[in-house]
Amino acid sequence: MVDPLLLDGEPVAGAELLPDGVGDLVEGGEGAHGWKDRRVSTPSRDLVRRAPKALLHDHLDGGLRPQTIIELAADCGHELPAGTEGDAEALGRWFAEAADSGSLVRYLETFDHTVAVMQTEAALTRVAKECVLDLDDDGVVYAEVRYAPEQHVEAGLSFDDVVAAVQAGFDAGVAETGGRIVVRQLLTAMRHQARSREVAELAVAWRDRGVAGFDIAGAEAGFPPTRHLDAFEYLQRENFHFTIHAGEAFGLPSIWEALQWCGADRLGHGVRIIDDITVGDDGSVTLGRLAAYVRDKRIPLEMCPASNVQTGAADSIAEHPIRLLTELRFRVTVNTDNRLMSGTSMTDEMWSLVQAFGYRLEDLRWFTINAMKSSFLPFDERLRIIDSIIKPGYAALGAR
Ligand SMILES: O=c1[nH]cnc2c1ncn2[C@H]1C[C@H](O)[C@@H](CO)O1
Ligand SMILES: [Zn+2]
Repeated sequence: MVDPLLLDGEPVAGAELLPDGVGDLVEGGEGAHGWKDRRVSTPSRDLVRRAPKALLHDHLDGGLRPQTIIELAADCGHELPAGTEGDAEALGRWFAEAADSGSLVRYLETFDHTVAVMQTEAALTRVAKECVLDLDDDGVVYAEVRYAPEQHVEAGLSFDDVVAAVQAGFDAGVAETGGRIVVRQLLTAMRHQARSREVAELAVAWRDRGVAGFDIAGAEAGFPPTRHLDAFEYLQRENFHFTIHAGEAFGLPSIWEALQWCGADRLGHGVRIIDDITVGDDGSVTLGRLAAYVRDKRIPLEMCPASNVQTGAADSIAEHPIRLLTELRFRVTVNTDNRLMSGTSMTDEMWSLVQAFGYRLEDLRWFTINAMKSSFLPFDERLRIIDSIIKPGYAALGAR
């Protein structure tokens, strides 16, 4: 039988599973998607942590443990911000506060301190391994983790050395979990630099050794994705996958270029697609041409709510466009972006949505299956994780 959750029409969480009228005997409310559910309450934070989660947008250099930064900084002689020396808690707070500026450009300045301590093979391998262990501990079963190789060659490593060192860390981390988590690399090119073609070729060269895709990141305004058209055209000729940070600090033109000029498979953030959606006083919703295209084509949105609030792309979680986009059944996924800078985790991101919007376990499963469907893994591997890990995992926690 065809599984309704895998159809491209993407029935809303629980829609088939609990028709109106079922479960009327127990108190409850209306689910996040408007479906009636009178038996399931919102999950606790612990339940959210135990639920299987899939993560498509997480930066390796945005997720270091503060204590690791302190140790690596001591090894390489990097000076950390005044007042944080030797104090992991203070350093963690410094990142969260410095990143909480309301500006993407200032947010990105905090990466100077993480990138600086990730310039040797040993440091990259350690950070990559700890990343896997932290994600596993957070209940993540599938992750695509990105970073920009061009930022890790200051001490003389080659691009290949960098990718190999990160892969060694991922392999070691996965082995330590007993294979409970699947992790792939995405290689990022910095949009203000001019190395995207090289990085794209690097990603393709590593496609069967742990690299699943390509990305561009960095300050968005003034650096449109079409600057890197050569890299994207190369990737398309290679039948490779890529996502583009777009529609975060800049609006619709950036999203339009990413999709219609560059051919992105997914949008990093894409939150400003909301600018092409009009909600009338009577609650009626009108999609502009671009928003309709994004929804019709099931373009995955890698949404990162906490990061968006920090960079000013959204005013608060409660006002985050993820709510409307979810109601309108865009292909929404939930992500961390930078766990260190946002002091967040997949559990925290999902938990904040549960608190703000009353989402249920079924909604979290919907986000998770959306993410798995949108991953850059081969189709059969995506299906295996959905069928043998995500669905049974949610069922075991009581989702229907
Ligand atoms: O949310 C983001 N938007 C644009 N660029 C970002 C974001 N988060 C991290 N980056 C940058 C800073 C990192 O050094 C780089 C590679 O991971 O990507
Ligand atoms: Zn990002």
